[in-house]
Amino acid sequence: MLQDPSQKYLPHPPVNLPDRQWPNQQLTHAPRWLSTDLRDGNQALAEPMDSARKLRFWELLLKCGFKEIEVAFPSASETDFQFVRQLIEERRIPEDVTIQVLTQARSDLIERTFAALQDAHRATVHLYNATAPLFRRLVFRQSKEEIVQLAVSATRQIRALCEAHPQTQWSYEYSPETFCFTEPDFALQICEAVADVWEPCAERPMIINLPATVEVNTPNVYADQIEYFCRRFSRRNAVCISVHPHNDRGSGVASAELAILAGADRVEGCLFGNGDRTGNVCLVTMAMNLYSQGISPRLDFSDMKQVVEVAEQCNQLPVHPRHPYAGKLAFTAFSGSHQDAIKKGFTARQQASSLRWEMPYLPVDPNDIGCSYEAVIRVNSQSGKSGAAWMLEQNHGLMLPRALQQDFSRHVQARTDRDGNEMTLAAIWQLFRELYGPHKLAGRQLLDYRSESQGEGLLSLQVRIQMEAGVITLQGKGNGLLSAAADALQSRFNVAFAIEDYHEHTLGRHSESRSAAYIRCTFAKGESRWGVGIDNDVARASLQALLNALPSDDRF
Ligand SMILES: CC(=O)SCCNC(=O)CCNC(=O)[C@H](O)C(C)(C)COP(=O)(O)OP(=O)(O)OC[C@H]1O[C@@H](n2cnc3c(N)ncnc32)[C@H](O)[C@@H]1OP(=O)(O)O
Ligand SMILES: CC(C)C(=O)C(=O)O
Repeated sequence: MLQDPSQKYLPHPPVNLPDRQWPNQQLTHAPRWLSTDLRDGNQALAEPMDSARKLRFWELLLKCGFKEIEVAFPSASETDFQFVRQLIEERRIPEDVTIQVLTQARSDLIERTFAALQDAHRATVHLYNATAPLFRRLVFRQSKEEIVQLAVSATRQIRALCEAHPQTQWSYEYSPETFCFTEPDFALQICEAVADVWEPCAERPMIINLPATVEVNTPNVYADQIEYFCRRFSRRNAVCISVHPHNDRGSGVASAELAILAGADRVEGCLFGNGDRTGNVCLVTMAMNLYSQGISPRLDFSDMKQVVEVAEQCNQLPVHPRHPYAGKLAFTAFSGSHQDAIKKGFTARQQASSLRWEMPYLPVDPNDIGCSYEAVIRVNSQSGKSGAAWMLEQNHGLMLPRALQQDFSRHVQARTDRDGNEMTLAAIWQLFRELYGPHKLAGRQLLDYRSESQGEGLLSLQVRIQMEAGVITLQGKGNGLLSAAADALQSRFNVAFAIEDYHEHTLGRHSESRSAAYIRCTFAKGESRWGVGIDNDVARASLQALLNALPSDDRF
């Protein structure tokens, strides 16, 4: 890279709009959407879609609720041409959906475009030509007047062809390609000239699309350009203003959002931001951004996994794991403080009466887009006590007392530090069972017990335990079940310990549900150990938890 890039690169000039209004506006409703996955997205693929892939994508777009879909550049290839024919001849276009196709301002290509659209019920013909100084000079080698003339005569031809085919409801879109680095007054001039030919009205709808063909500035400059255009365009009320941001600087979504604030009515883009170079604006992100603010996007992404799967298959490109709302890691927290906050958020949500989503770190409810909570928390060496505790709660119904969470977390941390990788649910559960012993891993298995009241608050207890060496029977007395069991164990093994902590809860909500009991014992020299028991009977769960809290060494 250059020490001084100023010799090589010049900033693109901003627009002079000191009384800009857009910063005071708010997003209140969804714009009109146009998916250009099958055109702009498609033209950027190493292997453009064949008709089977195009058809699959088309079905997906319909399912997501798109009402305007740019389906092809029919004069570009036989595949594109035939795809448009297939949609029309096989009557695959729903009544309320408009297909759109793109053409250059070249007479033969326009003819071919209309041949593709023969007998369409409704269609938008989209014409583009580049208008920026660099393109006028380098690509077209034409003056401003010639560039205007190119657009005007193509529009004239398109209008004539539309009028010659009145069986189709036509709409016309004009794009001064490279709008974002065209002189604002020249963009106005050419659009005025084109609109003068088309004469937009209710019967002859028109869309003026103002593309950021290559994103060359900050989104506020694009917003200024859009507002500047909207305020000065003489037929503003007769046309729909559309935007078509690309993502070269990584701010395609911001550009589109600010452009709406600045007066745009419609957004063209692709799912997951596919498109030339760094892509078109991502319509999934834009729609979900609105949704997360309580605004219906009028698009349906309730089955996000399927949307990802179809887009990946058709584009033959992966969706990034951190893609907003859709990536595999979009709702995943590995870090301890995030996990702690999310866990508290979910606990509060269970107790809340309101529907309102108030969840630390998660802008939307993964459930709304068909995702489970499974991936929300994953555990590695960056995780804290809440991570493993959440996974045990979600998957095994165990609600560990705080001190046990802390105790277990130390062991998990040691394991993840040692191995340096993520701990799966299975590995966490295995470690938990090894340490605290619920279920079959217990070294001492309670077989049965019998308790009897001795009067004056005293209880006698007999327990039978399966030890590794065989079955033993113990007797003890105490003012409760656990103290009687502690008495039985202490007198048999001659080891002193105290029960410091006891918690229990039911697993599940049914009458036949099981109980989980958690017990912490302290031994000489401050040694402290937890045991966990799970059983249909809460007393058995507690006795087993006590047995599991005892160390497996020669003291026992
Ligand atoms: C920003 C965008 O996404 S615009 C859409 C771009 N999409 C595509 O290009 C995909 C489909 N394109 C194609 O299949 C081909 O480019 C075709 C069929 C349209 C044209 O192919 P070709 O006739 O070989 O021309 P080519 O692709 O080289 O286009 C460049 C020529 O078109 C001219 N041209 C470029 N854009 C336009 C336009 N909008 N209107 C009129 N002429 C144009 C160029 O000045 C150049 O002319 P020259 O050869 O006289 O110098
Ligand atoms: C044809 C136009 C709208 C385009 O794709 C672009 O400018 O990116």
